[in-house]
Amino acid sequence: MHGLYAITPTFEQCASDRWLMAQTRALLTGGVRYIQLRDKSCDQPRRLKVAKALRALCAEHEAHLLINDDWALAQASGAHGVHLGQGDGSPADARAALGKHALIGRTCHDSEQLAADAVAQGASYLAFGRFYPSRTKPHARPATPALLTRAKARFNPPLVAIGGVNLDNAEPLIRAGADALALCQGLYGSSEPESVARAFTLLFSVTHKQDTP
Ligand SMILES: Cc1ncc(COP(=O)(O)OP(=O)(O)O)c(N)n1
Ligand SMILES: Cc1ncsc1CCOP(=O)(O)O
Repeated sequence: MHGLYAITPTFEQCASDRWLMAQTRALLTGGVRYIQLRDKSCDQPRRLKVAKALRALCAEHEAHLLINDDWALAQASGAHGVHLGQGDGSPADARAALGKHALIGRTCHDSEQLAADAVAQGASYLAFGRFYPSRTKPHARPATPALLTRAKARFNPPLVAIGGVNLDNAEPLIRAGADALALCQGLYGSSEPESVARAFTLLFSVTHKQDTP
């Protein structure tokens, strides 16, 4: 897993489902590799409908759909995986339900211990952050790029950095060891989503090239 990872705004923050699909299509065209449906509503029929539509859109772009919190919705919609916070059940249970190829992400906040637990439970990637103040999740625990560097040396699964990331502050996270960057506001909040996604793709490749001896 590597590259750009887009997190949808919640349904109440979306202008409409049509807007969500158009914005997601533009992001995928610009090179986003992973989409996470992050909605906190209890509107199960709408959640399933949107998840299936996003799944179809991802298939057109050979991208992956993950569902936040809810592996049952991932299963029902045919998504590629699930992202689990610390209160969302165990990665091992999600793995048993979704199978060995599923992408199962785990929130590790600022903690190597949580990351070690996630690895032991079979997580596919480790998510750290927030790295910068986030309007999407203002009370998320802060983490520093040095944690990414330590985690890179210690753990095998890819590392995802999240929280307040934008084009101006992303480079230190890539240099510190982030394999993927997860953004909500920086991508879905843009009026030029395709161009922003392309600029991130370029940033990844330039930064990796500069770091290769
Ligand atoms: C890629 C990624 N990393 C972290 C989170 C945060 O997940 P969680 O701790 O479950 O918090 P909520 O997103 O549910 O508010 C994430 N969603 N995605
Ligand atoms: C879900 C989540 N978890 C930690 S920060 C965050 C929000 C990410 O959104 P943004 O990129 O808008 O800060």
